Amino acid sequence: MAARTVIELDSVRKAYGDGTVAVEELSFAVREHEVLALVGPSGCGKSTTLRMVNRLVEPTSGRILLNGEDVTTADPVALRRRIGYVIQNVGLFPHRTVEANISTVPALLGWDRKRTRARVSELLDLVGLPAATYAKRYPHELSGGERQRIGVARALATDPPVLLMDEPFGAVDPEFRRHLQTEFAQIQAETGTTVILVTHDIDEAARLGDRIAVLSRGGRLEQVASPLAVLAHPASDRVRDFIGDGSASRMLALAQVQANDLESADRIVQPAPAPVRLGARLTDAFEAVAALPGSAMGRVPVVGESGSIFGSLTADGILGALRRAADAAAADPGAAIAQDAREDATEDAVQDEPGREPAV
Ligand SMILES: Nc1ncnc2c1ncn2[C@@H]1O[C@H](COP(=O)(O)OP(=O)(O)OP(=O)(O)O)[C@@H](O)[C@H]1O
Repeated sequence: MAARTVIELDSVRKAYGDGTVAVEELSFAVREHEVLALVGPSGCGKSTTLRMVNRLVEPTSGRILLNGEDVTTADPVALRRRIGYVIQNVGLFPHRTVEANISTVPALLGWDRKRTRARVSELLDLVGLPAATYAKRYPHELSGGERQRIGVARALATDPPVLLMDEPFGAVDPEFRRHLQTEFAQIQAETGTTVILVTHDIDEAARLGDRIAVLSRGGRLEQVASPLAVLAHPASDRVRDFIGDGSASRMLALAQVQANDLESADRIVQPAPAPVRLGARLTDAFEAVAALPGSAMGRVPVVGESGSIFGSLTADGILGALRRAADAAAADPGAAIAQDAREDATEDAVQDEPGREPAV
């Protein structure tokens, strides 16, 4: 059964007051529990698109549906309480502690102190910042990366079904960025939140996105598909230009060693080299093959979970695996834009807009 559509943009256009057309005839759907990475060059309308979903920007025409309900007719404040929003510079309230920042929306909803405190503690654990150390700190007493994590914790405080993230890891250095991305992927898998992630970084999109939507200037949708499909089969020259070099190594990181990529274990030269695991990323398999001594004749053993040998893999096998993965991604019907079943909104979670003092 096709996944339920949570957010749908239908022929959305945004022309700003000065005549700049930021988004033109944009249509795509986001499915429940997925991370849709919205990518494209600077100025192509990513932030505008995101901000139209929570009505920080009003579309000029077209419809945006959240669980089948037209957001342009919804009360913007109530809407923003149902949608988490994380931005690059986080927008934490500087004069409030971490605990008070995370409690902003629960307080607006009248949660009692015990429930709020328990939730704050749970969220701080989730983002790896223990309450005992961090709850009473102020934003200026945190590193940039820690502030970013508190921004994520705050956006998740009331478990909103939808999270909009605009370059959430943009302000941190590459190494820590990678760490935050891994952490975010774990949190998202745990919470199942439906996410639109804006990034100009194709690697971040490939790593975190279940699907990638590529925009070009003027907010035109060039392609929406799985990361492998976008990398292996860019739909246009604009997508190809945006991706740039390095598609093969990115694809190696996304695809995995499968049983049908293997040859017989009989051909492994003894003593057998260190094995690769079935299901390992092709990058790891490639590195293992590249590091083989000449005596191994370019062949690594492949083992299952239990350590038993399934077969052997060569550089040709890896290439075949890459082709197989690319073809499968291109043929995946799930790569098409979902237009199916819209169900009524049932969520009662709310989320306020970070960076603005709540109207109490
Ligand atoms: N308030 C505004 N008034 C007029 N033009 C605007 C306004 N906000 C954005 N724009 C223009 O709309 C276009 C899209 O901007 P937007 O911020 O959505 O792009 P983006 O893809 O998020 O860019 P970046 O990756 O650089 O953040 C740009 O040409 C920008 O100059």
